Amino acid sequence: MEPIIEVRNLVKIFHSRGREITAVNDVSFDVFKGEIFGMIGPNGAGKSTTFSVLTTLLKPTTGSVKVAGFDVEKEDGRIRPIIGIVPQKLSLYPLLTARENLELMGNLYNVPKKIMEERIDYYLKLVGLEASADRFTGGFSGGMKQRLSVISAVIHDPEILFWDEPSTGLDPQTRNVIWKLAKKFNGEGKTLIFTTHYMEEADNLCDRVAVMDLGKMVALDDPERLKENTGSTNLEEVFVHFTGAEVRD
Ligand SMILES: Nc1ncnc2c1ncn2[C@@H]1O[C@H](COP(=O)(O)OP(=O)(O)OP(=O)(O)O)[C@@H](O)[C@H]1O
Repeated sequence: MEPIIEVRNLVKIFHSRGREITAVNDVSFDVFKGEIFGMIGPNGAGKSTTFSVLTTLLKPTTGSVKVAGFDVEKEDGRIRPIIGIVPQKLSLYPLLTARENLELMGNLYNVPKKIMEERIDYYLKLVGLEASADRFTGGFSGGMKQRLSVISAVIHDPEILFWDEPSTGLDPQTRNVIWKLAKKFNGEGKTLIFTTHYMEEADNLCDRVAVMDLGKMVALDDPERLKENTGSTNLEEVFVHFTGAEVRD
């Protein structure tokens, strides 16, 4: 299998109010082309920080990360056009309509106008937002915002989609739509990487799941093997096996 992401000895240290926080502590892994790769772990485990480095938003303190063969530090400009990001805190413009938000993203990525308009119509329909296309997104529900955010992240047809907590705070119907979208994009050949606090989501969607805890990657395998190797019946038990029962700050 061909790696599309190669992470080697990644360390990310933050300096905050005179304190050093090692958010990611010597993590190495590959993500293979075409897989759905999930990251789970308690609050503060380092998942979002790892994501931010992989998506070129933060620089590694030490270690190396390559995305599609490009170095995140030296070749970030080559990486950005081929990735799509759905951030944890959705970044839609409330005073723009759904269509205008999508056009803004399409223009940022230089998607040709005709292709962009076709994609916008197709995707708005796909996620059931065609009737709301010309409404300001400030009045959208959480589910509508999440659906719009994911289609705005794929408007430039990226090879890799990063999705930070796709279904946090969403109702079961919207979660179901999100899962179908993830499978659809993956079926079209996109590599998907997401973080989640829903073990069922990781189990249902992922080819492989990485467990992070206290900045370390403490396990990485397919969900079935993770369960087998830990004598667990579900990923919730796998999670507790690797990360314990203690509440994290
Ligand atoms: N910009 C920052 N400055 C200082 N510390 C930070 C910063 N970003 C993250 N951290 C710290 O780094 C550690 C890892 O945080 P991170 O957000 O990566 O964890 P996470 O696994 O994504 O958690 P969650 O599930 O709560 O989103 C935490 O201790 C967090 O407080």
